[in-house]
Amino acid sequence: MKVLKDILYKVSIESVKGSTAIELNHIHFDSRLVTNQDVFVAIRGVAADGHMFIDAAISKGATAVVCEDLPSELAPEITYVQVKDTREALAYMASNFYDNPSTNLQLVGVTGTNGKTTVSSLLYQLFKTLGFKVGLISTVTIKVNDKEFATKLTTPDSLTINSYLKMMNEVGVEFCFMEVSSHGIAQHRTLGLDFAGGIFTNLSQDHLDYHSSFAEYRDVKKRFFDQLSKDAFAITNIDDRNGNYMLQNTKAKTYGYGVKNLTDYKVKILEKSFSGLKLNINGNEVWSRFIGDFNAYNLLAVYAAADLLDVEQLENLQTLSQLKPVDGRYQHHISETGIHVIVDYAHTPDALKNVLQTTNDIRTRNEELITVVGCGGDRDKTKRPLMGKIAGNLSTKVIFTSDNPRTEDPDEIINDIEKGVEPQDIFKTLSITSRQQAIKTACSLAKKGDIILIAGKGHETYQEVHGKRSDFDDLKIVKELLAQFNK
Ligand SMILES: CC(=O)N[C@H]1[C@@H](OP(=O)(O)OP(=O)(O)OC[C@H]2O[C@@H](n3ccc(=O)[nH]c3=O)[C@H](O)[C@@H]2O)O[C@H](CO)[C@@H](O)[C@@H]1O[C@H](C)C(=O)N[C@@H](C)C(=O)N[C@H](CCC(=O)O)C(=O)O
Ligand SMILES: Nc1ncnc2c1ncn2[C@@H]1O[C@H](COP(=O)(O)OP(=O)(O)OP(=O)(O)O)[C@@H](O)[C@H]1O
Ligand SMILES: N[C@H](CCC[C@H](N)C(=O)O)C(=O)O
Ligand SMILES: [Mg+2]
Repeated sequence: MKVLKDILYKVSIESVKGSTAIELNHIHFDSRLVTNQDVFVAIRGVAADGHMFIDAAISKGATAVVCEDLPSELAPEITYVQVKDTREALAYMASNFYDNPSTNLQLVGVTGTNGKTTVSSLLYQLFKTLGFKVGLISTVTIKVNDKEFATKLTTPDSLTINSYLKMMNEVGVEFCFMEVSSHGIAQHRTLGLDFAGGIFTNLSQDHLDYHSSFAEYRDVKKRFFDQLSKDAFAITNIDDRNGNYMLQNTKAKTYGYGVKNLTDYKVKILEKSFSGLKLNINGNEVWSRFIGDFNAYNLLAVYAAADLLDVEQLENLQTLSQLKPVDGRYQHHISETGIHVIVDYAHTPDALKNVLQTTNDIRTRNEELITVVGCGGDRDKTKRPLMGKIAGNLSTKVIFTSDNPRTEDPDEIINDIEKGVEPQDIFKTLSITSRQQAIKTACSLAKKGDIILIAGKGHETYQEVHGKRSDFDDLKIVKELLAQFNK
């Protein structure tokens, strides 16, 4: 049991009705989860307003309510705490409730449009290989050292984050690497966490359905660095247009990494092929199994963070060369007859451009690059024609198909994508609504040496069509189909 007064530490309170010296079981921001002696935090969301559910929470047993607006009628036995911003309050309350678990380990946050999962997962792998107890909070999975948990969001809500950090404390985890999404920052999911460091990967267009403009999206990302303490480190990709901007107002110690510009951590790409990259990092040669120039940036960010977390240079480089690719991130498979398949999570214009350019860099002229791609529904619509244009420009054949249409009409999404295809590329493209059929067509078209790139869903094991999720795994399906075709 915790006392309400204690979990309100650091929360800026506007008014209190009732006693804060009461004991509480748990904190909830969803009335449906409330049970006896809980505190309910009313959050104004996109789809609903938590204030509408205050009565429901009380009838389920809440004895305290944290809200922005007091209800017109107050129940005499309930404590009401009025705050300016309930999401902000929730973040501090969550840390206090779980005894500030982020202060008992070294927490590193990774933000940027692309590369967060890759960089945080590789840091997890690197520190595990070095023998540490490690935590990971990512799009793909949450890990409390060796124990794995399913996750739905890239950056979970503040209560969930703190509950996992607490579990990490309990088993002696020393380092935790987590993805920090722009939604996460905007909704204060990571507020109040004690970050030992922050990493910026890159910034390009995404989520313009949620953020009102690119500048707002950029400034939300920057806020993560503004909030770091002076004891933390902040590492930025200085080749990115917004790399320096991100660190402009941070109190943290700042470092740069890059390929093109001279800075603290520097990488040169010496060789690239389907078997990996040969790199020179700060004067030392290192081989890695990763494919693609963008992975040189990811590996360098990992190296820099490990260096700043005091990993010795030789150990750092040796372990870097042992790291294995992350599920669904430029995952390469070669069929019995020599057809290359790449399953990749590229779901933004920039990511798609990168994977296509990378693939074109490696492929020889007479091999086809057959791209299968779609765009998610209920998400940024402006990225659709851009992805259509890029796919058309940089592939030899393209099959537009469905990603996760969610509640949207799959054919309308494909229509939006097609609109971006440039006239000279139209002859390369066709559209097949069923993703399974689209992959099948790619397999039937491919011959020895050709490359099938299946973009957008990476590690996902489901597809959401008309609001319903069913099993779907790009890699599993393409392998089965190639086997059926005896290819
Ligand atoms: C757009 C968005 O970010 N939505 C998140 C947001 O939901 P919301 O603001 O819409 O909440 P709401 O449904 O309007 O409800 C408002 C409040 O009323 C409460 N409620 C509602 C119903 C009820 O009966 N009782 C009740 O108390 C809800 O629990 C909530 O507290 O707050 C919820 C709780 O924290 C999140 O679960 C939810 O994530 C949804 C599921 C989501 O899909 N988010 C995606 C877009 C997201 O956050 N993605 C990012 C970025 C990924 C990337 O960078 O690629 C991520 O970090 O995963
Ligand atoms: N450093 C990078 N720069 C540009 N593109 C990248 C980079 N790293 C990965 N990508 C591309 O972006 C895709 C997504 O990578 P990753 O999952 O690591 O990013 P993310 O930031 O975690 O994405 P999300 O926002 O969906 O969680 C990859 O499959 C690859 O196509
Ligand atoms: N975190 C991203 C993932 C997109 C993945 C893509 N497969 C889709 O479903 O749109 C989002 O929720 O926008
Ligand atoms: Mg991710």
